[in-house]
Amino acid sequence: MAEPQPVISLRGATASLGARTVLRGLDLTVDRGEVVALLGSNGSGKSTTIRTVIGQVPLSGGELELFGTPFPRFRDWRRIGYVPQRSTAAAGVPATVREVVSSGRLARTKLRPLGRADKAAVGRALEVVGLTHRAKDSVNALSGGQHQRVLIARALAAEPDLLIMDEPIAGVDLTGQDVLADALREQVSRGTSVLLVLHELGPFAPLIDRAVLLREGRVELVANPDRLHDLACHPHDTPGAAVAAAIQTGLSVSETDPGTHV
Ligand SMILES: Nc1ncnc2c1ncn2[C@@H]1O[C@H](COP(=O)(O)OP(=O)(O)OP(=O)(O)O)[C@@H](O)[C@H]1O
Repeated sequence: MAEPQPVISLRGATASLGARTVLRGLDLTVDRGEVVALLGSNGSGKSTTIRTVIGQVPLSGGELELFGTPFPRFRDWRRIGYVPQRSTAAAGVPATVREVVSSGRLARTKLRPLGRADKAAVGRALEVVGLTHRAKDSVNALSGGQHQRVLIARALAAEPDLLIMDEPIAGVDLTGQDVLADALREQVSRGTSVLLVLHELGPFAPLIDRAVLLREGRVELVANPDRLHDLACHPHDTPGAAVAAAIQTGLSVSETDPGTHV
């Protein structure tokens, strides 16, 4: 049987922000059911990569396919859930936690009132991020980490086939990180593919199939699960020490050890 198409296929991607070339020939594939972490130092191009995939930043060169469809022809956006880099769920608009999470169903309901399946999906999303008890509260009354959970629940409520998250655990305390890792595990067990930007693998480490380390808009290193495991367990085994540090911290290899060549 033929392998299913990758959910994301980015080949030779180049992209600029203003006058600055940010992606410089980047290749990235996420296969169906895979969890891929994008790592790299500040400014290495992680967010730009993600924003390219969701069409917020146009490619100046290279090719992008989503679910096997060339990007210009892709329309099936309801299959993709996106959690942007840390932002508030409220933006000054008074809305309850349930209302914001329910908005994640809009692409599916096409503005019709929520049906039973929609409400169940919203309830499940609230439950997996541990916010059921806050459902009726205004999002303005939440902490930053709780906002982050609301945004993740909103993406989960859409029951996406592909979940894209930019630093989902930034500013979330350790307990909250564990809750989110459990939420992700649950989602992955349902077959969802995931691309996420992380600065540290933290509690997500066991869920990651591949870690892709970016540097200056290119892929510097791809680590598979075995290598990730070895590097995490034996970070001082040379020659992987600098790479392990990079994977654990998200810094680029040259920053952790200028002498290391990968
Ligand atoms: N609007 C913009 N105009 C010009 N350059 C930009 C703009 N936004 C970002 N950049 C630059 O693009 C580069 C890549 O930024 P990007 O946000 O993709 O990095 P990142 O790896 O996600 O970083 P971080 O870890 O800090 O979130 C950086 O050098 C940044 O300064």
